[in-house]
Amino acid sequence: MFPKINPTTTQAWKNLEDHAAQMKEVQMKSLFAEDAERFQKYSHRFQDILIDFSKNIISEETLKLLLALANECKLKEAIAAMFDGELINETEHRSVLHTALRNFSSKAVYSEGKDIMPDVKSVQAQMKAFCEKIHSGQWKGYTGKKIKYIVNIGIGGSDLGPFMVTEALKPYWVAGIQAYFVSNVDGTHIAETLKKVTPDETLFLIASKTFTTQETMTNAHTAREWFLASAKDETQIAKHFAALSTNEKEVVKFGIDKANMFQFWDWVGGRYSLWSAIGLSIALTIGYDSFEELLRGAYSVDEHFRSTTFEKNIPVLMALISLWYINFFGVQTEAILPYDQYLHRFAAYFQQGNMESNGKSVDRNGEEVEYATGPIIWGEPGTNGQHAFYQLIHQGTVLIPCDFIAPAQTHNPLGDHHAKLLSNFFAQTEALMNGKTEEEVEEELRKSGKNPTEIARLSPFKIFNGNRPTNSILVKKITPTTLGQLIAFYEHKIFVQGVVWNIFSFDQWGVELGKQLANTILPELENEAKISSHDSSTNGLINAFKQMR
Ligand SMILES: O=P(O)(O)OC[C@H]1O[C@@H](O)[C@H](O)[C@@H](O)[C@@H]1O
Repeated sequence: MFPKINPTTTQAWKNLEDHAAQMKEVQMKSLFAEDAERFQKYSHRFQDILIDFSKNIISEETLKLLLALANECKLKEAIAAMFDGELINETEHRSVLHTALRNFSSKAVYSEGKDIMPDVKSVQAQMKAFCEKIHSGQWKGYTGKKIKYIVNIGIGGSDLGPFMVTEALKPYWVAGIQAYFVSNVDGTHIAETLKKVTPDETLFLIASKTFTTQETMTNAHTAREWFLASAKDETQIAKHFAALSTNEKEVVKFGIDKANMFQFWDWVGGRYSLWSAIGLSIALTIGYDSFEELLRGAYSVDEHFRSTTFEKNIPVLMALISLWYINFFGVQTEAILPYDQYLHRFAAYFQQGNMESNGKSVDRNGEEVEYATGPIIWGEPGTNGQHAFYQLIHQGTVLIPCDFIAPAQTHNPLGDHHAKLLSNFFAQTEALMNGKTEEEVEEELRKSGKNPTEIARLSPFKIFNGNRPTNSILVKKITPTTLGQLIAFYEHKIFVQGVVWNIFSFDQWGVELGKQLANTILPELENEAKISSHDSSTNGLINAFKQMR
């Protein structure tokens, strides 16, 4: 196991603190003015993806020190430990091997002494055969019709990844298939979905690693009742329900045929599970071959991550540059801004990926951390965000490093839409970096005919300080391959940060307390009795709810 190092005790951390004091005085635009090669030096190409880090408040010295920090924190050893199946998820005593799900080498991968690749390949073969049956129409519903609707019932990692990917890859959808995703325990979600589908043409995928998650089980039972209200025959459930899970016992208990169970394993974290059987909704929606391309894309990044020197290692650089702001500039939040409507769930997906992984305040030694860890992640597709929250990114009091992502080629070449979209993409990062000086503002106001009093009054509001960092990620086209690559970049970024912060990125104890309390409260809502067992606010709210309902 790699050592558990408090990053603040490293020499590199101390050097970075000193260096940050100097860099806080530096203007990015001066860095560009001083170095005509800056773009070439700080941008990296990975197949059809270009990542430009040059619009960051970093110098060669910054990168040197950040890389030294990674080395002092034993990142190399940590990467090897993950890929080698060591039990790096210590609090759950598990390996972290989502990379095995996209391992296209012929090499074995071991977890707790067992080569897991035969099981991985066998479930993939099962998924492929199932997709073929559904798509060819060989698989028939209870009235003899072919399956037209896929309804994935899952939440968190069993929803966000498949939903994000199927939306991102809409141009690849198999003709005749329509996918829906139900996650929320709010009955509205399933009710509205069931209005759009027919019982004899729908396949429900009950996606749950544990198969005990309240929301998913509640929705699954509702779907089952809805289905039986039409089919009126429990033996027909086998034609319309499949389970994606690690928990065979619970799947069988629910009444799903073992033959319709697609298995995955404890060493796949929920938020890293789209590559596993949880991806069945993806494979059914875009076809198994496209699903495999997605996996292959991620595999190519895994190889890059494992073998490329840190100086040129894209996820390592993404992680370290982000960490630079979080730990040395006091940054608390990052935005992910895809200029691609199909990627409209990308930020939401990595909200879970990042915040559930690195939203921790206890280190791997069980000590409270004395430095910042995971940032708040959020974002919306461009240009919608521009007309909503970019005001704060440009002129607010908080520094928000942003990732701008755009495809060079669109799937929908309509008139000049794409040129307009991309002109905004380029303009935003330029504006965030350069800002607008007082002189420029005054000159502009003069030209627009304002008098000196008006100029003096208005100019403070129109100044942009600039120097706001961005990464630009330009992708030739969003395809299964490039999407797989993008996702893997972000996954490994999260891993690198977790290593440097010396936290366990693959558990999620922080989601348990609320679930426990909800289980206590649920029976209290079953009758009209006045509740007094909580604090006065919780009691007051529950009692008011009972009166209002
Ligand atoms: O797949 P399951 O077991 O139903 O879990 C769904 C989600 O449940 C949440 O409680 C976890 O925080 C997530 O990580 C997980 O993805």
